Amino acid sequence: MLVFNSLEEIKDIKPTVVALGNFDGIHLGHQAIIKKAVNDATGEGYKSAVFTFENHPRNLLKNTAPVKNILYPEDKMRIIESLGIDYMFNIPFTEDIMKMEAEDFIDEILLGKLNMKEVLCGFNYHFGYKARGNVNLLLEESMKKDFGVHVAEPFKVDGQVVSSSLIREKISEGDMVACSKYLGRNYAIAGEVVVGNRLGRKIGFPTSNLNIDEGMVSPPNGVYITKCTYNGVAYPSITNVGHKPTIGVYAKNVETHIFNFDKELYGKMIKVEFLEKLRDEKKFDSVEELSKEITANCITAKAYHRQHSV
Ligand SMILES: Cc1cc2nc3c(=O)[nH]c(=O)nc-3n(C[C@H](O)[C@H](O)[C@H](O)COP(=O)(O)O)c2cc1C
Ligand SMILES: Nc1ncnc2c1ncn2[C@@H]1O[C@H](COP(=O)(O)OP(=O)(O)O)[C@@H](O)[C@H]1O
Repeated sequence: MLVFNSLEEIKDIKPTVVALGNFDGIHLGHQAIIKKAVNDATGEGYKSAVFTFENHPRNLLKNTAPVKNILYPEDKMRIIESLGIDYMFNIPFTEDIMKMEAEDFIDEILLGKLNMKEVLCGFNYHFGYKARGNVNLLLEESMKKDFGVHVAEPFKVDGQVVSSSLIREKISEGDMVACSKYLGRNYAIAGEVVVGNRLGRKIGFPTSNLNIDEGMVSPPNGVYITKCTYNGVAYPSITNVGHKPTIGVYAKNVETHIFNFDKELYGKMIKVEFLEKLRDEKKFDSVEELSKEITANCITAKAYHRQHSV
């Protein structure tokens, strides 16, 4: 996949089928649009492309609460690439783009820069100054300018329309089962293992710690059944998300105890997939009590892993 990180970099683009959207989370609805772009492009002998903004457009508007992302940019890119996309346009959303009239966005960017022959987007996609551009405008312009338009209907799972905001809500509620259902994969946090308080090993449960980026959505404090991937191998695991109130005052982080595993992972990349929430995080009266509870949680998690053959 060829990645373009600014409008200026874009040149020598072969005719494209372009999927337009924010695509935060790349949930099942997004995947349907992206897969159709790949399919249509293959059928027509065109290149498939995703056009997305690097920063959430809503975060440039004043007086609105910042949108927290579900996926880190590198994870978003990796998933888009795995779906078979040829070109990824990951463009900063600037004042200039914000002020661009919808028709100019079509002429200058989609047709002018991206060599677009067909566009795919969701039924509620808006673009251009004051979000005046919509599906109707795309259809009108397509007649005059000779490009194809495919509008995706709302994608539903169990009668529920899947959306990034629904998934943000489910992550913040700790409803990991719903997240897996809507994402079509498990919700995950990946990163580099950082040094903690080195207490885990002492109490019999060494953990690999990841910092939490406050700009991202994160699950609520609590204990989760997880799967941890290191070096391409997935291990059954259990994870605490929170501040470890029993042992002190710490920033929220994600710490994972991998079952039947004994390796130093500081500085290594791991991915933690969240399968199910077991309980809320608690402040225990002693480390012994905490340790007893963790032992019980591990028994429950191991039974889950056996049952689900993780
Ligand atoms: C499965 C699991 C459950 C945990 N639950 C709690 C909890 O409810 N309350 C708490 O204060 N700490 C909890 N912890 C965090 C421990 O306090 C922490 O792992 C231990 O102090 C080691 O911290 P360190 O990795 O920074 O050395 C939990 C850890 C694990 C692995
Ligand atoms: N079973 C395991 N699960 C998770 N991490 C483990 C495991 N065994 C060893 N480790 C490694 O041991 C170290 C964690 O030990 P710990 O005493 O909990 O220190 P920390 O405070 O850094 O979490 C990390 O480097 C971690 O990668």
